Amino acid sequence: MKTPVQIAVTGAAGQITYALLFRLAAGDFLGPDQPVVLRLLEVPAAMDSMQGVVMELEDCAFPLLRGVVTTSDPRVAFENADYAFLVGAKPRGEGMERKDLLEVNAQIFSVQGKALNDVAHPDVKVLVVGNPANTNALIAQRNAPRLDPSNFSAMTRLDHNRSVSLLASHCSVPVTDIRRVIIWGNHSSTQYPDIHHAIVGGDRATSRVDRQWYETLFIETVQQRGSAIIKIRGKSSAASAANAALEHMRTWVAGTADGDWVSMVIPSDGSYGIEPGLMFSYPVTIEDGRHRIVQGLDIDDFSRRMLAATEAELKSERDAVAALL
Ligand SMILES: NC(=O)C1=CN([C@@H]2O[C@H](COP(=O)(O)OP(=O)(O)OC[C@H]3O[C@@H](n4cnc5c(N)ncnc54)[C@H](O)[C@@H]3O)[C@@H](O)[C@H]2O)C=CC1
Ligand SMILES: O=C([O-])CC(=O)C(=O)O
Repeated sequence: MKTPVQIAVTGAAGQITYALLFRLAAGDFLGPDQPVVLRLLEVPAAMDSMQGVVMELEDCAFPLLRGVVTTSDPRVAFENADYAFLVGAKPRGEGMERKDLLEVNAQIFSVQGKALNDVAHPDVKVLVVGNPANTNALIAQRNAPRLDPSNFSAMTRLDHNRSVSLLASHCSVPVTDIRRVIIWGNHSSTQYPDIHHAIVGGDRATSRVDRQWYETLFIETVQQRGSAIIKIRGKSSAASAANAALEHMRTWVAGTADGDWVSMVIPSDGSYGIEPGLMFSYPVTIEDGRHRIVQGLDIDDFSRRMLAATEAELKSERDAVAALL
């Protein structure tokens, strides 16, 4: 049996983690021969509720679950962590944009960035889920100078999966026939879901869909999907977010499939003219745990405008939290 890996998860009494923790403990992340220790972080007021989740984890008798640490101290939660799922943050309600959460959530990520810096494993892979995810990830990364910036990421995998699903259903093909969709930029309503390079079966996606449908319905549906779920469910997406978080981390470890890529928010290196250092969603391939931005894609005028809009929003979010960087 392998040595257990240490997986830190924040917001452990929340709705996303309720859908995530049981899958992590069951081996859905790292496979059936990798034992795990879960290191759960909550605010003091939610410790009881988190304890209830721990009781349920115990009651599953998961063979791979070798321990559960519960704490309200980030330095305990992140000690020697190999992976960190930063989920704990306030979700938005109806009528809010994700960036409206910046003021209430930003502080969490500066505290947690410092703690990761001080106590996590030097190769820790960090995924920020809490919104506004890109800018929270930027805050965490800037507060952890000991760690390689490329260890920090934020989640657009849910938007990616939404795009795959919507394109597949529009083209009446299984989701497995869809490859190479892209989410560019911010996990917000300015994100740019791009199908110019996508493949449906063996065809270019652009030859299978009507341009009007793509430019209006497709893009807006993906951009607004989070809001649509809040409106109809009364709460933000949880199980689909947990699934995307698990897939994001799993792909980061296992690598991308041959000929395909995934969307991931990572520090910009200037690719596609985006300001270096911004946490920006790019198409990436992954090998040996390292992500690489897909290079050489043609960007037409329409795409250029969409990239510029989402980059401008990220710059303004960054400027709003300058004091924490
Ligand atoms: N990036 C993405 O695609 C998505 C992001 N989200 C975001 O994920 C976040 C969590 O969503 P839910 O689970 O639905 O919220 P929730 O309110 O059900 O759970 C959040 C939990 O985080 C805890 N928490 C707050 N501050 C904390 C801190 N400093 N340390 C540890 N725990 C802390 C709360 O006590 C609560 O139990 C929200 O910001 C939401 O907007 C949600 C869906 C998708
Ligand atoms: O929309 C929200 O606030 C939750 C979220 O990030 C999503 O579902 O994509």
